[in-house]
Formats: sequence, C-alpha cells, structure tokens
Amino acid sequence: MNETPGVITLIGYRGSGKSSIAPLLATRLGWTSVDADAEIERRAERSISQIFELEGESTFRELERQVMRDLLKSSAIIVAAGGGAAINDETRAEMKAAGEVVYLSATVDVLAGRIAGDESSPDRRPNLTGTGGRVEIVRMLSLREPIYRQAASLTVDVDELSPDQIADRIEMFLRKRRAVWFNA
Ligand SMILES: Nc1ncnc2c1ncn2[C@@H]1O[C@H](COP(=O)(O)OP(=O)(O)OP(=O)(O)O)[C@@H](O)[C@H]1O
Ligand SMILES: O=C(O)C1=C[C@@H](O)[C@@H](O)[C@H](O)C1
Ligand SMILES: [Mg+2]
Repeated sequence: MNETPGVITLIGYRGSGKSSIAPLLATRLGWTSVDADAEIERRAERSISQIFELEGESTFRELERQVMRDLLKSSAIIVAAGGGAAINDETRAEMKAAGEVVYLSATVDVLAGRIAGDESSPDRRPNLTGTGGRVEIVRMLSLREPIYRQAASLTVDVDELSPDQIADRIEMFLRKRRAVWFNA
C-alpha cells in the first residue's frame, strides 16, 4: 500500500453534495480541499454557464479534463469533482489510481430539490440537454449511475444524511482503509 497520502475524489450527480462535503472532510483529516468547478472558473475567468454559452460544452469538458489531470497529481487533498468529470474514461482511471473515489448517491427528487434551491445553479449548472429540469436528471442519472458506481470504492446514500453525517461515514471508511495515510 502506498504510504504517501493521495487524493480523495468525491463524485456524483449535480446537487449530491460534493462541494459541501469536501471542506468538511478536509478539516477532519487535516488535508486541503479543492472544488474542480471553481478551479475551472478561476482558470477560464468566467462562470461555467458562460463557458457553455460562449464556447460550448466540449470546451468546458476539455478544461475539466485538464483541471482534473492537474488536481489528481496532488497529495493529501479532497477533490470535489464536477458532476460529469467521472464520465471521462481517462479522468476516471486517474481518480482511481490517485486514491479513493467516493460516490455520493441521491434520488432524483432530492437532487432536483437541491438544484432548484441552490442560488449558484444559474451560474454553475447550465442545461445538459434540451429539456433541463427533472426530465434531464432522470435521463442523465440513468446513463451516469452505473459509471459512478463502477468508479467508486465507497458509495454513500446521502438522501437522509446531513453533511456532517456524510463526512463522518467517509472519514471512518478512510481511516480504516487507508490507515497508513493518517497514522504516520
Ligand atoms: N446532505 C445535505 N443535506 C441538505 N442539503 C445539502 C446536503 N448536501 C448538499 N446540500 C445542499 O444542496 C445544494 C447542492 O450542494 P453542492 O453544491 O454541494 O452539490 P454538488 O454535488 O457539488 O453539485 P455540482 O455537481 O453541481 O457541483 C447546496 O445548496 C447545498 O447546501
Ligand atoms: O453534471 C454535469 O455535467 C456538470 C455538473 C457541474 O458540477 C458542473 O461541472 C457543470 O455544470 C457540468
Ligand atoms: Mg460542486
């Protein structure tokens, strides 16, 4: 087992809580956290919705690929991935090689409610299909769910859990599975 602390990547659909949980987990472990979407926006100097609108989704996916490649080379960080990052085959392979991948799984109704209630959605969550809304979540989640599950070494069903409870579960899993990273 590699003793150098690696990367813990949080994956899952939009609204599952990756950005909310990453800093909580980082504080518990004494690591840092990085939000990949925020890093893309910082490098591009525009919001994700502006990138989609002005340059198209394919440019966004190239930026996402590069940001993930860079972040996954770091040590002792929690990466909150964007909702689509794990769909790229190379990114997924790099996540697994870098450390542990945690899938935050939620039902369509919970995701739809959280996305609708989050004021950052207009800037960060442009439509991925012609429909947007609940219909889009149902469709995209059915395509992505098997990929998220296949990538993950831990899946947490988050519907009924608070952010602190989710961070607790992930922390317990990591301290057991990667004791060598934390007991030095
Ligand atoms: N466990 C939870 N319980 C209640 N509300 C939550 C929980 N996790 C996240 N939220 C809320 O849901 C919204 C979306 O959370 P967050 O931005 O962390 O999702 P995300 O997975 O990072 O989404 P994206 O893939 O679009 O970046 C936020 O308003 C957040 O406060
Ligand atoms: O699910 C997706 O494809 C996305 C999720 C968000 O985190 C952002 O990365 C962007 O809005 C795309
Ligand atoms: Mg996020």
